[in-house]
Amino acid sequence: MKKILVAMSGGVDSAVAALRLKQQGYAIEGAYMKNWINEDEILGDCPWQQDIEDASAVADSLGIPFRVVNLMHEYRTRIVDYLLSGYQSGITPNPDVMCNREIKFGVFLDYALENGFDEVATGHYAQLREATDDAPRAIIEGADPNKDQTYFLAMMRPEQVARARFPVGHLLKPQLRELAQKHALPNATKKDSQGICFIGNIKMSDFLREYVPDRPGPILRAEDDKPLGEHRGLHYFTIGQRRGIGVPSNSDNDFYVVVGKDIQRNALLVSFEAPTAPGLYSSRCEVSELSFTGEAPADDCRLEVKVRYRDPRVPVRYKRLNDKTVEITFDQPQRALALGQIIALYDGPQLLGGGIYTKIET
Ligand SMILES: Nc1ncnc2c1ncn2[C@@H]1O[C@H](COP(=O)(O)OP(=O)(O)OP(=O)(O)O)[C@@H](O)[C@H]1O
Repeated sequence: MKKILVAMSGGVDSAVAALRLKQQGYAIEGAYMKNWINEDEILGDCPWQQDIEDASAVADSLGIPFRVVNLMHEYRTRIVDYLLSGYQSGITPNPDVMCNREIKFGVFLDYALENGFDEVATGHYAQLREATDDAPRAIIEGADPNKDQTYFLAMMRPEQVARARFPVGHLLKPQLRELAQKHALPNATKKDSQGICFIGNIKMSDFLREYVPDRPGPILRAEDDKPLGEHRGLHYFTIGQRRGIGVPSNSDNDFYVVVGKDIQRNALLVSFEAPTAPGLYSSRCEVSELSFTGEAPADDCRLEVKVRYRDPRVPVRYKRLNDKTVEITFDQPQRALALGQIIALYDGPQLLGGGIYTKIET
């Protein structure tokens, strides 16, 4: 019988993941991962204590052992440093994707294996297709199209996939809530969490305000460099952003949108939202730090991608340029791609892997 360590966040998804495994007769234990900021308490709000209590109460109600695993040091070096140095260099990092590879299925999985477990289970909305003679185990989109989280698993390695389990991926969220209620799980009606992976219910802008110094610079109109105002720091902005730029369009029908960042001039480039806005839409990009969940696709092929979480899959041509980099050509131009973000690769609903945008052409 397999021994499984369930990553329990205090949320309802991982609670039902534990419930399902228990019902299936596995030997399971629950664990909450504690990250660095939990101890800092810099941003005041401290939901983690409540989360630990909730996770622990769920474990009690299921009659399974529960522990708190302290990963503060690893989280700081593998996620927070990556996040802060990314923002400081003007790119848009993706801590949620990295957290899955480096922490949940990285150090936490290692911890589980060292402590006699065979697998780690999470409450991710993703499904697994078991290995056959011809193909390794594969990650398939979650059954609930509104909740599918495979995008966040795009950088997982095959050996991590082989030790992962997603017990709720075949459920729709309302079904999951019903199960939680039917079995009287103590957190059955708890609100879904939002915010940066692990850090809690904190908005990225508040987090950055605390850790990255402001660096004011000009806001320029992309077409002609006309100065329109001043920004507090490029790291507060993402390509495609319309809210919070602080420059009125003086027109009911036009909206300024961020179309680029000029790192050398520390300038935020904006333009009116339109398919022709310079830099807003791209038809080709280069992707590096590729990582595959199973076998790599052919060097030159057609496949599908998600350019960001919650976007639908779109068709592309995928072409390997060298050992490290592939070229992705979109059938239809895509809006607001950001350097540093993750592109996830798919063959239909099967997740193939992912990589980081290193060049975006418009
Ligand atoms: N602090 C944590 N400790 C243990 N496991 C965690 C923690 N944070 C996240 N996880 C695991 O990762 C999964 C996905 O995390 P995410 O932050 O996306 O939560 P979610 O989809 O809201 O799920 P949940 O309802 O379980 O919080 C969770 O279901 C849980 O298994």
